[in-house]
Amino acid sequence: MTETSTVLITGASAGIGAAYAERFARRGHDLVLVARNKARLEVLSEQLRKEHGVSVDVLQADVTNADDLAAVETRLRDDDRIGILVNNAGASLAGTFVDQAASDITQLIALNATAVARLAGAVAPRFIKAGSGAIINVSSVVGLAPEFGMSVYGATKAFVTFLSQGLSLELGPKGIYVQAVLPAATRTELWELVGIDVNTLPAVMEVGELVDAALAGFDKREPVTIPPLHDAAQWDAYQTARQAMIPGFAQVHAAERYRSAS
Ligand SMILES: NC(=O)C1=CN([C@@H]2O[C@H](COP(=O)(O)OP(=O)(O)OC[C@H]3O[C@@H](n4cnc5c(N)ncnc54)[C@H](OP(=O)(O)O)[C@@H]3O)[C@@H](O)[C@H]2O)C=CC1
Ligand SMILES: N[C@@H](C=O)C(=O)O
Repeated sequence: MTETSTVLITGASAGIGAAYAERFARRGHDLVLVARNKARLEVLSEQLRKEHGVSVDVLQADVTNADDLAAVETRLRDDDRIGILVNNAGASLAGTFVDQAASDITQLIALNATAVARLAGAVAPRFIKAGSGAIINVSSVVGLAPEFGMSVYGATKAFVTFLSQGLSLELGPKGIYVQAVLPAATRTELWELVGIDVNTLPAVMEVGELVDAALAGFDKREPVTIPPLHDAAQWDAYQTARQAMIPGFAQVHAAERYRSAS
């Protein structure tokens, strides 16, 4: 990864992905923009070329479609100019678990989890060979909070955060920076797509502020960036508590409280 590596962004036609595209263009990076809506990608790419003088390629793809996903993987494997992957494409799901159709659950996992792992997996070997590269995975605070009642969506985001932390440990020593970004409610079309009026939410961050904060975390090379979390010590304490359990997991016998009377 260099100061001017090309950045491939999934879900760049709207919301957080479009804001990443604008911010990276402003920093002078060439771009590859991926999403399903080609017309929107063309409008954005034309604007970014004009305003920032960068080169922008449009790659129309539905990352839940096997052939389209393979095409994005091929681009990530073969295009040596790409030094940063932003795994951002994602969606939410309306309703509670029992209301959600099996096909919608399958589709959400394909988009929010499978595509993220597949695209990271496609680019990682080339980054390892180069000894540099960055992967930004857009997760969510919902993945930390089953209490929010968004079980499948939250589970996909817990997957993304876990995957990012694991890849950071595995790939960090090989020169690759992996960042998980955990926004909370952010003003994008995602809410309308699941039938929620974003203006009814108690607190909503503007998308530009979210992405600027995420990039501040990127510049500091934070493994996990949580823009809405004001008290960073809370995340550190959470990690410390989790890590404190690890040495205790290797046991021959079950804990006292599980020993049956029989
Ligand atoms: N907004 C929020 O409150 C929060 C969002 N997030 C996460 O941020 C990420 C971006 O969401 P946000 O910007 O809010 O949502 P938007 O709905 O505004 O944008 C989603 C983007 O993903 C693309 N996309 C959706 N499905 C596919 C697909 N099958 N294949 C390729 N691209 C696809 C859309 O483009 P197109 O339709 O053209 O394909 C669009 O560019 C998501 O991962 C989301 O979970 C996390 C926390 C909070
Ligand atoms: N995308 C939002 C919920 O649907 C979030 O992650 O907060």
